[in-house]
Amino acid sequence: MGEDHYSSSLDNPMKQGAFDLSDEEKMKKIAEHFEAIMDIMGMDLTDDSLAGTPARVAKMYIKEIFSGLNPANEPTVSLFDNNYQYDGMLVEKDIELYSLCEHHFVPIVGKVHVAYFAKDHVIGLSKINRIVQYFAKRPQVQERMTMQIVSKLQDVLKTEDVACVVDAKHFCVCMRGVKDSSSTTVTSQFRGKFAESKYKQEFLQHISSELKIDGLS
Ligand SMILES: Nc1nc2c(ncn2[C@@H]2O[C@H](COP(=O)(O)OP(=O)(O)OP(=O)(O)O)[C@@H](O)[C@H]2O)c(=O)[nH]1
Ligand SMILES: [Zn+2]
Repeated sequence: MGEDHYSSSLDNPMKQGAFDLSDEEKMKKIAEHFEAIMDIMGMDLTDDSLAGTPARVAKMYIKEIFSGLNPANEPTVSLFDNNYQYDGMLVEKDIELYSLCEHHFVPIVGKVHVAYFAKDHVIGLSKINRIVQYFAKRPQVQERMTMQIVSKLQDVLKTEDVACVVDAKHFCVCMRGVKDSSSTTVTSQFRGKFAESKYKQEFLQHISSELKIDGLS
């Protein structure tokens, strides 16, 4: 595993030449198309409150909620020598998740819980959140995002011993369609040592108050 585990098959499907346009060119085109959508829906784009919406949406897509599609926005990760040879589990739990589902472009909101065993290096804590945010800021499916987070951490930390649980509400399930506002979706990966029951249990114990399920152990 290690480096080659973070393979391109985990990447979001992108077309050839996806990065040929600059952010500014992309925003200009998105604003034009979004204006057309609003116009088709009969909205009055001369209205003071609506006039800036196409440009606002375009900026939000490229610079904020879909900025993770651009590899240039991948966070730099600070690693530190594990001089103290810390060999316990590190759990970063309750990481806020805001993503969008790639089927409907409506929010996925939830929590991400990550754990790893350090080898030679430890990672700056905030970088775990930044890695989660980077992959969340794409049109996503939860399964792929979970795999991307785990594989990236394995790659960066040069260890197989990484686990991740994502517990999220999909607005395409709750605010439309089947309109089930109580269900949440849980995805998980237990790699390396985490496949062993005692480590999996320890991790799940740390997050059990956040996760209202017992079925993963
Ligand atoms: N596996 C998976 N499915 C997802 C995720 N996010 C949304 N979906 C599902 O993607 C599916 C898309 O199915 P379609 O039948 O093409 O879409 P739809 O007609 O809008 O379906 P309904 O949502 O049932 O109204 C839906 O069942 C969604 O619930 C995700 O992260 N993972
Ligand atoms: Zn959806």
